[in-house]
Amino acid sequence: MASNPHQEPGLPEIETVGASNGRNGGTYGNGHSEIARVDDNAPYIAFDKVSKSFGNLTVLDNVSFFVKPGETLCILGRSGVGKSVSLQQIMGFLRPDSGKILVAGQNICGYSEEQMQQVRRKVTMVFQNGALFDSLSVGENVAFPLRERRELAEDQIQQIVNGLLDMVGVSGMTELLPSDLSTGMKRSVAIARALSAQPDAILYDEPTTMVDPLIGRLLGDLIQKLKHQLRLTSIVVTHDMRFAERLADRVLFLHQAKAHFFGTMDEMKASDDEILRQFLDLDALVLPKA
Ligand SMILES: Nc1ncnc2c1ncn2[C@@H]1O[C@H](COP(=O)(O)OP(=O)(O)OP(=O)(O)O)[C@@H](O)[C@H]1O
Repeated sequence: MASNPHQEPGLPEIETVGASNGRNGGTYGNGHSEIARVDDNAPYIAFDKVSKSFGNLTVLDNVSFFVKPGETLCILGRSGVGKSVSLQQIMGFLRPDSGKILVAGQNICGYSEEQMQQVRRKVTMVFQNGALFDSLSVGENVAFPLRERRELAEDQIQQIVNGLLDMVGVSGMTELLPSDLSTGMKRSVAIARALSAQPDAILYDEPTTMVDPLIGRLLGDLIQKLKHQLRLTSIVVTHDMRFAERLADRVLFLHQAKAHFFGTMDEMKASDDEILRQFLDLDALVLPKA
């Protein structure tokens, strides 16, 4: 086990004390007032000794980590180490075999599908392929979560959609279909759609995969902007160390089913742990510093 300065996420407190994202209503509408706003410093999402296997394959073994409100956690590790499985468990698409997953102070393990739908209003996920509805225009895709709520008039919806598309840098593309867009644009639209659900937290699965470095940089800028303007809590699964260096308040490095390292990027880079050094040195070889 590498040095793990933040191994203990203070779970007794976060089980009982609700956490909010500390936002002041975001750019529009209210936040999620049903979440107790007791301690803004408590983790918004936490894993407490989570284990997950598929048959004989142990993917996660007693993994603990947390992300605090408004912070960005980057999950790093080699292919197949359980990064996406971690995100899918937060969304309730997969269930842990043991341990606890806390979202806004609530242990969501054992939640019904109906309860998970409530969680998914607070925590949304941006998939690699964007998961946009192919037959709907860009504008209709972004409007979808707003229309589902049945609370807003059409002109309000259009105003929000235009504002969100502008925010993610694809304004003027409202009428296009997803098939008209590049991979980077699809991801930006997917982020706009995720935002229209007014989440507290967004989970990003490999946001820079299959996009060129410039688009990767723009997506990084966007995630930063959302963090600073909306105080969104984020978890970003990435292979891209430079991306993680720009974004991460904390890093989780998964290795052989364990939380091999959990701490700040500076602590990770200063570590003399052999496994971490191999990962960082290999990255430096693949992506030489400019
Ligand atoms: N639903 C599932 N059923 C069975 N095995 C699964 C399932 N989901 C994931 N796995 C396995 O769990 C392991 C971890 O998968 P995961 O997708 O989390 O890896 P990852 O770290 O995100 O990798 P990559 O960086 O390549 O995306 C893999 O061996 C994968 O085949």
